[in-house]
Amino acid sequence: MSSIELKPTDKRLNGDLSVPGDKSISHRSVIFSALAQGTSVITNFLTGEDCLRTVEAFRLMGVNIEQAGNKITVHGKGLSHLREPSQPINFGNSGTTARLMSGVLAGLPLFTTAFGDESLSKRPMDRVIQPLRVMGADIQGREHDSLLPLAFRGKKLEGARHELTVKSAQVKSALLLAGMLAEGETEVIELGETRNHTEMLLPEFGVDVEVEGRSIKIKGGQEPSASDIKVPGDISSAAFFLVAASIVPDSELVIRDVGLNPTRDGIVKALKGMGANIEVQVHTHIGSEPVGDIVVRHSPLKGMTLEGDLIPNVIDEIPILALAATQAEGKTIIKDAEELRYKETDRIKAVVETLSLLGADIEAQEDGMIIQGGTPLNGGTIDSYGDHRIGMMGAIASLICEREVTVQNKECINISYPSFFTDLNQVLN
Ligand SMILES: O=C(O)C1=C[C@@H](OP(=O)(O)O)[C@@H](O)[C@H](O)C1
Ligand SMILES: C=C(OP(=O)(O)O)C(=O)O
Repeated sequence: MSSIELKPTDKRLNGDLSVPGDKSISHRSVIFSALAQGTSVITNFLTGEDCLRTVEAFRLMGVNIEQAGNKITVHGKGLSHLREPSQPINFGNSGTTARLMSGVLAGLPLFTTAFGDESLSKRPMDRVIQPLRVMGADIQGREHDSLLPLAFRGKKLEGARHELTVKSAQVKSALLLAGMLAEGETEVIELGETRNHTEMLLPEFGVDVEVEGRSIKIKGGQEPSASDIKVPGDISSAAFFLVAASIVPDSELVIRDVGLNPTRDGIVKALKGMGANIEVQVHTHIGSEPVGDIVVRHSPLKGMTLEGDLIPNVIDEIPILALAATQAEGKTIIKDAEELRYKETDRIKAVVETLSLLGADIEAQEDGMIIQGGTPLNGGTIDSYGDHRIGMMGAIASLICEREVTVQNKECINISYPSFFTDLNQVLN
C-alpha cells in the first residue's frame, strides 16, 4: 500500500479536461454485449479495476473479450454458449459487478461461485438474493445467505413483481437482468428514482423494456443483440473537478463529453444550489444518454440541505460534496443518506473522520452529516479506507489545505479513476 504526499499549493485549476468513461454504463455495456449474439465494440470504456472485474467474469464464462486501451471488443455468442466457469469468479471491490452479475448468474443454467475483497465481503447481498429467490433462484451465501462468497445453482427463473424496499439501481438492474432471462414478465417498482442506465441501454441491445413512472417491466426470454457503444464521461469522476474548481480561487475549467443523464446530474443541481458557477451544455446524445460540456468557475458557496429524492442521484458524490460544504458559508445538512453506510466503506464515518482530521467542523448523523462551513483546512495524514471516493476527496482537499496532506493507501483510486492524478496535474497550473 503506498501513499502520496500532496504539498500545499497556490495553483488553480484551469483548461480543458475529459474524464474517463462512466463506470455504470461501462459495466452494463460489457454485461449486455457478453450475453448477446455477435460482436460489440465499446469505446471510451472505463478501464478501472471494477469494470475489469465484470470483463473477467465473462471471460471465465468463455466469452472472448479483447482490450486495446479503452476500447473493448466483446465477441458474444449468445446465452446458450456461456459456459460454467472452472474457478470462482472474483468480484473484487465492485458492488455493481456483484449485484448485477447475481441477477445474471441466478438465471443461467450454470453452477458458479463468486467472492470479493474484504470490503465487498461485508456489503449486503441479501438485497438481491431475497427478491431473486421469489423468482425461484437458488443462491447460497455466508451469514444466512446475506454475504459473499456466494454459490449460484442457476436455472430458468420465473418472472415476478417486485416492490423495492431500497433505493438501489444495482438491485433494480439485477432483477431486470434476471427478468430478461426468466419465463414470463418481471416488473420492478422502485421506491424512488435511481440511475436508469439499465432501462436506457437495454433497448440499444434490442431488448424491450417498458417504463412507466416508477414501474419497469421486462418480458422474459429475450436475448440481447450486439451493439456498439461509446461510453460518455463519468459525471461521478467529473464531480471531483467540479468541486475543486468551485473551491480553489481563480479556477476555470471545461470538462468535456460528460454523461448528463438526469438521474445522475444531481451533483450539478446540488452545487448550483450552493451557489456554484456552473454552465452545462448538452451537445449530443449517445444512444438516449445526453452528453455535454460543463464549465465551472471558482465561486463562493453557501450551505444547503441535501435530502430526499436528490440523494440517490448524488449518492457517490456525497464525499466530495461534503468537502465543498466545509468551504461554504453556513450550515449544510445531508440526510436520508443511510445507504452511504453500505458502500466500499461506511462513507458517513469515513467522510466525517477524514474531514475532521483536516480541521473541518462536521458531525455524523445516523443517515447523513451536518457540516458547519467556512473553516480553513489544515492538513495531515489521512487514510483512503481503501475507498476510491474517499481517497480522491482527500487529494482534492489538499488543494486548499494550509499544510501537507498525505493520502495513505492511494491505489484504491484505480477502482474508478486510474488517471486521476495525471488529470489533476494536467489542469493544475
Ligand atoms: O447501478 C450502478 O451502477 C450503481 C448504483 C449505485 O449503487 P446502489 O444501487 O447500491 O445505490 C452506486 O453507488 C454505484 O456506484 C453504481
Ligand atoms: C459505490 C460505488 O461502487 P460499487 O457499489 O459498484 O462498489 C462507487 O463507485 O462509489
